[in-house]
Amino acid sequence: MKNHLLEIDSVQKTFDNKNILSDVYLKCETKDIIGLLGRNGSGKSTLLKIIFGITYADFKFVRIDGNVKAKTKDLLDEISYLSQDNSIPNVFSVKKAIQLSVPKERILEFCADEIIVTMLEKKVSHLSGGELRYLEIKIILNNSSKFVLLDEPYNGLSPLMVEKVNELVFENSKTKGIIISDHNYENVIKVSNKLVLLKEGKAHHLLCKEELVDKGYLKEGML
Ligand SMILES: Nc1ncnc2c1ncn2[C@@H]1O[C@H](COP(=O)(O)OP(=O)(O)OP(=O)(O)O)[C@@H](O)[C@H]1O
Repeated sequence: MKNHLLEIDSVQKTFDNKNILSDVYLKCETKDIIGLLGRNGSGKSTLLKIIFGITYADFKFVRIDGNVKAKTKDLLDEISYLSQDNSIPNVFSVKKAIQLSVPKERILEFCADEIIVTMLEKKVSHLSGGELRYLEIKIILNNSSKFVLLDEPYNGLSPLMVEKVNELVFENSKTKGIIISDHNYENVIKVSNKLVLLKEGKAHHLLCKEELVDKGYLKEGML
């Protein structure tokens, strides 16, 4: 299987004359699980939305395998994005949501999952917050895109569900590059193989998790 490379370069973003991102560079290859960390308001969601193309940047370059992708529509087949909000319409049954999102030949395998099995007869509107998050994550990781951006995937998940999500992320990283942003830093550190800290508009590419303390994101003893 061919490996792919996503590069985001020179990202500049201001909101109301305030610099949110300045000259951010990020690189994600197939098999990367990049943990994107940063304090509240540091610009993590903004950066993910800019990469996906749903928030305009004042300036940016997005390249996939060396080819510049100037238009959002050029990225639709290449990058998937899990937003902080529910993305599956509430009117659907779980089965319908799966049928509409998962290729036919993969539905059986998709539904064999011990957590998915328990929700198959339900409506999306009747799922708990954690069940819905799991379904969304599994659907997004199952599509054919080369890169996946996960914004706060652990939100509302119990510890066992977090473990299941980490298994999904790990399994899918064999064929995709994944960027994961969440305040559950312990799990981000656990699942990722690279760490990037957003601080004062800059992306810091960390060599080890201890730099999270050195750079003031965590306090001594929190690791
Ligand atoms: N549409 C907008 N208009 C004005 N300011 C915005 C807008 N979206 C985000 N911001 C500001 O940009 C900054 C970065 O926001 P962003 O949501 O990217 O941060 P974050 O790191 O994801 O934060 P959190 O961890 O709290 O979710 C914040 O100061 C926020 O108030």
